[in-house]
Amino acid sequence: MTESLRIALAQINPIVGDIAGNVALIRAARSRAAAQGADLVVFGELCVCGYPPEDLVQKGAFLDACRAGVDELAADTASGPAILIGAPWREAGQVHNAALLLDDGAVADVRLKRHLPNYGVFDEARLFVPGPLPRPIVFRGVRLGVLVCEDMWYADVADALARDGAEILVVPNGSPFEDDKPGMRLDHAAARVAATGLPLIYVNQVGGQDELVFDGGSFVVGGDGGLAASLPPWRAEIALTEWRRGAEGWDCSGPLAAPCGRLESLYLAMVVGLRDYVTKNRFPGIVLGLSGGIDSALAAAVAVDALGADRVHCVMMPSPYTSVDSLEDAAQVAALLGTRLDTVDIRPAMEAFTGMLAPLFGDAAPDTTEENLQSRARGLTLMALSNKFGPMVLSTGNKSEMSCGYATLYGDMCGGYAVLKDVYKTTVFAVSDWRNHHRPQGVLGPEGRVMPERVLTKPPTAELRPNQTDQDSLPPYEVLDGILHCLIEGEMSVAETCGKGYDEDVVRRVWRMLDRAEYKRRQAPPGVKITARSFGKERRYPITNAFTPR
Ligand SMILES: Nc1ncnc2c1ncn2[C@@H]1O[C@H](COP(=O)(O)OP(=O)(O)OC[C@H]2O[C@@H]([n+]3cccc(C(=O)O)c3)[C@H](O)[C@@H]2O)[C@@H](O)[C@H]1O
Ligand SMILES: Nc1ncnc2c1ncn2[C@@H]1O[C@H](COP(=O)(O)OP(=O)(O)OP(=O)(O)O)[C@@H](O)[C@H]1O
Ligand SMILES: NC(=O)CC[C@H](N)C(=O)O
Repeated sequence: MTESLRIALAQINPIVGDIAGNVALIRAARSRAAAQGADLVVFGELCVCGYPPEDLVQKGAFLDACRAGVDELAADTASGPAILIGAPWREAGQVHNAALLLDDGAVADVRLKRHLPNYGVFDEARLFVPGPLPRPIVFRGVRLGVLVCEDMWYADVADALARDGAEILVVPNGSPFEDDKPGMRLDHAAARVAATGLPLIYVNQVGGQDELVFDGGSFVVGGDGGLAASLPPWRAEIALTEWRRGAEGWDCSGPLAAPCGRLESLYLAMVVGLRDYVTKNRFPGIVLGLSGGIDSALAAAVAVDALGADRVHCVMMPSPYTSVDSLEDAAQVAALLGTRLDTVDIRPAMEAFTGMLAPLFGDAAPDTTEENLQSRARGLTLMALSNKFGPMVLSTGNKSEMSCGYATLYGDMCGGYAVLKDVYKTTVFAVSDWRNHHRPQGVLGPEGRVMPERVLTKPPTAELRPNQTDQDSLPPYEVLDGILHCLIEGEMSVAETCGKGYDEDVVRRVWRMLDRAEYKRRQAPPGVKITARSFGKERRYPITNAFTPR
């Protein structure tokens, strides 16, 4: 009887569609685990093709390439450790999301995901066919109960595996980050362990993929419910765990990583999401408008932490309404971060456009049209720099603004990626203050302050007309964000939102702004998902929408 096992948890950062690159990453991780004496290396869900592959799995050529990658990896296992890995799998003309045991030079066993998530950001029911309740896989005499990600979020799969004699539960995951998600995963894992009495290995991928970011945070929960091993979040890592058969089942020992606080996780989600979007899409760097305000200051800090100061180009674009404070604050942010800062005056563009349009505008009074011309002149300038030198334009709008449509189409909304898109303004303040006092491990930016204190304390303003502040058009951000949270993440009615202590007229006004701005959000750049309900795939409201709440 097998009395001990060494199981490595491989938390790696695959690239969706880069099957050859992912096979190379998997091989490198397996070699490292082999050097530590591993018997088995566990990888994440659909790791061979990267998660989520979306409609790529509808292409036969893609499935063929995945199969070829699996066969190469299987051939490697003629000697050394076995691999448990996720890949799309064709069987009887149907496509499944599968976990494969590669051992002795072959695909030794296959288990099919049973619960296909089809809510929030997930579309798996459209892409895969569910498998039957699985039976354990026998590996070197040990019965492993394999569940694929969502299978762990329900009781039935783990219960069936336990009834069938499973000794250790193993879960490959593609579990995207959101605020509070690590705790939710641990709770589900603990519930499966409590119900079955079996220890559970949870392996998640790390890295950014379009709007999703994966925090890793892989772990082992022992049969007694205690945390037996954990990997650091937000970075690729391989850790070896040692397993011994005891009187009460299998005992595990392994490394325990320091936990990550909430604001640190929110900040690192932005850093990793932006870093991987820029590097996986092969941009040399980013360019952004630095206004002296908090949004562009935080976006610049995240970009420097993600890419390094030499890949971040800041541009101050003053208009006649730009204050001396803004000029000073932008200069100081760039100096603290060590980035290049150029100044491009947009007055000539404003004058050219007002002159060009004067015959058509006649004596029409100035309004937001002229404000938007400024924002568009800035967007046009940044896009020209992107076209000429190749950096991606970083969009700086936050979730409060995107909710209310407080941004200019083809103006400050232009860009390739919106790093604050799912971060409410009140959280922008909290995270900025946090970064001013902490430098997380592994980032490329400086120690100490990244923005002057005044950026955090002055009233937010778009500076598109004299003495303008955001609060002329919007409720105070504490109120606005509280209401938006009720309406978006909470999906509450007007009455329920008012029940949280908000004024009914303000709630109705925010509801209207939120509905009316849907057309803008459909044209907005993608941005990293941070909350439980991000814009995009996760919140599908009609643009043409005549529903009025009672
Ligand atoms: N349902 C619909 N489907 C498709 N298109 C629709 C539409 N409704 C309006 N439109 C179009 O959209 C246009 C209006 O949108 P847009 O041109 O963007 O302009 P608009 O939303 O009217 O104005 C922009 C607002 O954002 C504020 N802003 C701008 C820049 C930065 C900041 C900041 O603080 O960060 C704030 C600014 O003060 C102003 O209140 C209309 O003229 C129309 O062409
Ligand atoms: N004077 C400026 N120079 C450079 N970029 C600017 C300038 N004004 C606005 N922008 C760009 O347009 C975005 C929209 O900012 P705006 O100042 O209108 O309001 P905001 O949402 O409060 O942003 P911020 O807090 O960054 O000022 C800014 O984040 C910045 O990228
Ligand atoms: N890939 C999946 O099955 C993910 C779904 C799961 N509930 C999670 O986010 O962790």
